[in-house]
Amino acid sequence: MNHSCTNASEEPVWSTNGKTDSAKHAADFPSHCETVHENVPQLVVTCDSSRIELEAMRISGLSIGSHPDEESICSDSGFGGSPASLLLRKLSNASSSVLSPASSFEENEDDRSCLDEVPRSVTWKKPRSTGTSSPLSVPPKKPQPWVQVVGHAGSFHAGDYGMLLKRYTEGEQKCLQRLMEDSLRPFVPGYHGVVQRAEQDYNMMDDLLTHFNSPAIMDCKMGTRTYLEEELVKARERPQPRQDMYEKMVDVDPEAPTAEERALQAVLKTRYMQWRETLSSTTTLGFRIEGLKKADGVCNTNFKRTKSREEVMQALQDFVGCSALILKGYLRRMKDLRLVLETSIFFRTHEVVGSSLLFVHDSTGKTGVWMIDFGRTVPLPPPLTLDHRTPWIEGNREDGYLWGLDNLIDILTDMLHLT
Ligand SMILES: Nc1ncnc2c1ncn2[C@@H]1O[C@H](COP(=O)(O)OP(=O)(O)OP(=O)(O)O)[C@@H](O)[C@H]1O
Ligand SMILES: O=P(O)(O)O[C@@H]1[C@H](O)[C@H](O)[C@@H](OP(=O)(O)O)[C@H](OP(=O)(O)O)[C@H]1O
Repeated sequence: MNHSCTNASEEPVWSTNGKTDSAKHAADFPSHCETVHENVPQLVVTCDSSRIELEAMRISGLSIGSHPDEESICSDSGFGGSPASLLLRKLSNASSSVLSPASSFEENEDDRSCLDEVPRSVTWKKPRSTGTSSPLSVPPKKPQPWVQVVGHAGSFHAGDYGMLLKRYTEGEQKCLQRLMEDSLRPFVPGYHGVVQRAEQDYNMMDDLLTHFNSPAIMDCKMGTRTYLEEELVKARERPQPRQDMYEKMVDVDPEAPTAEERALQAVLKTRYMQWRETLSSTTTLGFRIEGLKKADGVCNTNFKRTKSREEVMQALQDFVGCSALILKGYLRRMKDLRLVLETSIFFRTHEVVGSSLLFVHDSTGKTGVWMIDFGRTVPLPPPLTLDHRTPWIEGNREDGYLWGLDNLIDILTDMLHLT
């Protein structure tokens, strides 16, 4: 018999806009431990905690190996409750850079985090718009620090109740909303609408780390192209050379800039992105490892030059630690994802650029893979659709996402044969 699912004393302060508000609904999960899905099987909560966990994992895509985690999702955890303080702590010696003037987020000094551990906080206010619920929102037994592997530092707040706040962009909100109605829903963090905190809007989504213990995490940026076609057009019409990107470029390869770029001491963002693509495995394999954190806490974001199949395989080997169990879990999930991607309406009708697959596993053998980061995912003008495998030529909008996933699956399959 599990404990009651209620935890009323720790409920955050919510003010709703009076509409049906699933952000509010999400906050109620710890009390009700119940969530309804239109497109995926419903999570039926009883007091049988093991059943709840397995059901939630089945729906949300967690796979478990031979050492099932005994932690109950629906438990009285004493979870959270700490005051809202966001402490970003740099945990690795990975290269960092000065914030570019052109960057979207001014408050960051270090724009590329290696890995931050963020204690949870409770006071979210003003859910503004509706989202939907997800089984991953049910809290775990004890609070786990949220860890950011790569991406813009300062864009995230980790919250209680298994929620993560990411600095709001309309484009990402639209994608997350559409994804909640798409067959891809089990492969993306559940989306719960917009909340405001210290005058800043955030998209609220499931924290995918919630149900792991000391997880190993890896971020792989998918696709053969990491900038949008529209950015290329803009760069031609209104070129805005960036000094910060020039500096990042010469840090890695002093010979990389052209004579003109050297004279300017600046490069266009699209040029920088293309250079990053060819330096890494993006162009040749259709994905690249952005960063990873192993279960022992070791963090590595030094993959800018990880390019060949062998180098990528070595890095993946280091991440999974030669565990056949973990490899099998990841492969199963990626093959499931591929099947769904091949039929998803959302995927067919969007250019998916700069999006990552987040791999998470822990020592219990639990694994999960989710699509994250839809900040650069845009709808295509109808009736255009993509197969995500055809090579890109400017104008066809292809992004190579599925080709990259094919390659990633092949590599992991080879690794499994070698174990
Ligand atoms: N839903 C989530 N659950 C847990 N961790 C997440 C989630 N979303 C993002 N993260 C963490 O934050 C990191 C950055 O995420 P994301 O790619 O969305 O940020 P970004 O700032 O938009 O990145 P980019 O620099 O590529 O634009 C990921 O590598 C992962 O560690
Ligand atoms: O990994 P690096 O070499 O540090 O380069 C960054 C990376 O390509 C990010 O994906 C990109 O953010 P977007 O995907 O949001 O464009 C960012 O652009 P930015 O500096 O304009 O934020 C780049 O600086």
